[in-house]
Amino acid sequence: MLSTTSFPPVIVCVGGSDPSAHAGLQADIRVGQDLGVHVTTVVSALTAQNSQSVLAVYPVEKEQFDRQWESILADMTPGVVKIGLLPNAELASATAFWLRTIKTDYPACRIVFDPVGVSSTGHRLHSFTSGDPADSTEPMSWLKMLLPLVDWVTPNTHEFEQIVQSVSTIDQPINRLDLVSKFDHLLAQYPELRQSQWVIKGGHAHNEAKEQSNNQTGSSSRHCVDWLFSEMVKVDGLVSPFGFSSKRQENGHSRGTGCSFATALSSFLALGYDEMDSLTLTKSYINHALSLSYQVGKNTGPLATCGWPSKIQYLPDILQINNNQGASNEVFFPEMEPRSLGLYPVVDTPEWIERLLKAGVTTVQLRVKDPNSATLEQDIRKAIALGEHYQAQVFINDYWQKAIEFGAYGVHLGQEDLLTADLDKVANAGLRLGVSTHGYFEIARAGKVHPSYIALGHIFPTQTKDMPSQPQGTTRLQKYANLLSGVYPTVAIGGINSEVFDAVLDTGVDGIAMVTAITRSANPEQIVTDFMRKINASNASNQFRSKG
Ligand SMILES: Cc1ncc(COP(=O)(O)OP(=O)(O)O)c(N)n1
Ligand SMILES: Cc1ncsc1CCOP(=O)(O)O
Repeated sequence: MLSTTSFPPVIVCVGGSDPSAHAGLQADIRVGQDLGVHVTTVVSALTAQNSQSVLAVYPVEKEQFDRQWESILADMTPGVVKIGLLPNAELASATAFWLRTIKTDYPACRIVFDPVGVSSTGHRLHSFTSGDPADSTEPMSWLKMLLPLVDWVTPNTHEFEQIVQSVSTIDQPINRLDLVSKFDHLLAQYPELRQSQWVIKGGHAHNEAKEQSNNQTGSSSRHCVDWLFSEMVKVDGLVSPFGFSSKRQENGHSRGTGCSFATALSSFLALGYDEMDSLTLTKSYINHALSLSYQVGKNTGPLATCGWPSKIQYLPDILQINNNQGASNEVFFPEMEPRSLGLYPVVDTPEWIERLLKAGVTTVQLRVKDPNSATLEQDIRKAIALGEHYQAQVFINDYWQKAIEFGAYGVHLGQEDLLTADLDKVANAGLRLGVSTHGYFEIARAGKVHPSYIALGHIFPTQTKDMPSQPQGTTRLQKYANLLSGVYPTVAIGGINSEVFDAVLDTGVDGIAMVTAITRSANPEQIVTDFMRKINASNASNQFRSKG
């Protein structure tokens, strides 16, 4: 019986050896180790290259290739397979065989394909248009064989252009002004490609962007946008890509960026992050690694290692075509003193609010989930008045118009609400904004509206709400708290009770939101007093870190 998990997760990188260790398998090993996965390798070719040029590519014998696969699969459970350089049709075909085997034996294993065509020194490593790198006349078949077997494809715009021309009847050059329609066209011709996510990277679009000031890929000499095209993300029946946009990192050293990108993506997927979070983390990791890249030979140098993404300035901005954003541009909400969050009960009546404010709570939320409640308006009005009376921070969940009308301290909104609420109006009225997030992608998206705090959930299983996502646990919570430290106050929510309270507090979040641990307690006044005492003690000993 084949085991389905292992820790650290194993990724299999198929590609070429680069003796100068700028790119190829050497870069893959560096990135995987930096992110905490175990990198195994299947060498497809020995290359002779350095920072200046590719001198030679020597494909390995098929038997050598197969023996490497066999030795790994006889011993380990692959979490993700990353495919880089495939130097000829024979090894591409062998790869297809191994991918089919893996799909049968390890159905949870994901396949990431980085179609390496040309090294960033400008030297061709293999051709997409031929079975033989030297022959560009023979019609290409191995891409058609491989593409339906992979879950992710990560070409840059040039490679995307080559792929589209190789496998479809689109024979004119791809017009980068409409990647979307080209992608739809590709899917229409090859429905079997629908299950893959395509990340079309804008890093190489630099020079074209300089030439085309109105470039709709979004990449420019100052920004680099990677577009995710996925059948899963549709608006009005059309694939609607998400853009992951960052300031271009310009220190001139970027060898191995493509390999590193695909290996970072493979690592985050293998570590159990979902698609959007893995991509957000990948972009963040690459931005940071590029900012530290260095020269080691005579020409362009490689990316540095930089550890787990923990600097918010490297998170990408999230763009979406065809989406009505709830704000005209960037919005800014009033800042909050992080320590003022502390214990943060979330309750559904003004009676509860009064009871808790009397017990000494200073931040509370009114969360009424029935929009048809006959007393909704009255309850919101009462909750806000109680906040003024007790000098407390009362947030209103969802009903931002009423919150503005009655002068609430703040509103709390979920991710979907961000797309529909008039955030300019909320900000102009001077209300604070709290935003729910469930991972890195949503944190990146929330960052665009500069909220007063960011809520992180759900941390543990909860009975209060049906959650579509998995509980995050305190290990991830700690990572989010580190990432946001000093930039946004944080609030943890979901399944938090007396048993896990200390562990949550130790992650360094600024606020702890709870529903049932308080409302179903035999003695709510006592339990909030206990929780507040713990928070104060932690603040005093500086464990409950101030992010001010
Ligand atoms: C402090 C805090 N964090 C998260 C939530 C959840 O808000 P939302 O995602 O809008 O979901 P509902 O509360 O509307 O079910 C919250 N209310 N408070
Ligand atoms: C509203 C909400 N949002 C994420 S988890 C949650 C419910 C939290 O309730 P509890 O503290 O009872 O788990």
